[in-house]
Amino acid sequence: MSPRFVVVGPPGAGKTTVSELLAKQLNLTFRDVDVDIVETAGKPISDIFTDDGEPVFRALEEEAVAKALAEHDGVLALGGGAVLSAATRELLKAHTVVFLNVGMAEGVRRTGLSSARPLLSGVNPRATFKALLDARLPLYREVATIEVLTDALDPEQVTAAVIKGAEQ
Ligand SMILES: Nc1ncnc2c1ncn2[C@@H]1O[C@H](COP(=O)(O)OP(=O)(O)O)[C@@H](O)[C@H]1O
Ligand SMILES: O=C(O)C1=C[C@@H](OP(=O)(O)O)[C@@H](O)[C@H](O)C1
Ligand SMILES: [Mg+2]
Repeated sequence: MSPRFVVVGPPGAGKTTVSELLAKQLNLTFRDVDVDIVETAGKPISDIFTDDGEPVFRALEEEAVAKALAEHDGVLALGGGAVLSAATRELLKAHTVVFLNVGMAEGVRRTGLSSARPLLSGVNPRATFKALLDARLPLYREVATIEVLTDALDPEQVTAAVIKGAEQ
């Protein structure tokens, strides 16, 4: 069993939203690794970061991604930092990977209202977001087979662009 699409990209790129739409449109099932991690840990992601620290979250994430890649056959959304793991990037080489990209201004705008992302809840979310993009863009591109820049598109348009990209 193997996911038809694995969706990566920075926070606010729309991975969760678009993966769900894509699954509906193609009559596939949808799964989000962040949800799996919350279930396994028995607490929200923000509490995992606060109580246990980022390294513990990343270890849980690496394990949850490997499990979901082996079990899921629909659309699989990863968390924005999943590609930081070299082991995860290696596993992703065997898959169709959609990179949803978003620029700093729009990414900060989309994530600004939520306190659910502990990495972006500091004093300067713009600087944090920029540093995160600089560090991760090469990693997203290393694993991606399809890239869509989402800044000027609504979720339905992004979904259509992914389907078109997959046909080529
Ligand atoms: N293409 C888009 N245009 C405008 N808002 C979007 C778009 N994609 C997602 N959003 C909004 O941005 C926020 C983050 O989306 P989400 O799917 O959780 O992103 P991710 O899983 O990549 O962090 C949500 O409020 C969502 O409704
Ligand atoms: O970018 C990151 O490191 C993270 C992104 C989040 O997922 P989304 O990208 O779906 O917001 C979530 O996994 C966690 O807060 C860490
Ligand atoms: Mg998400």
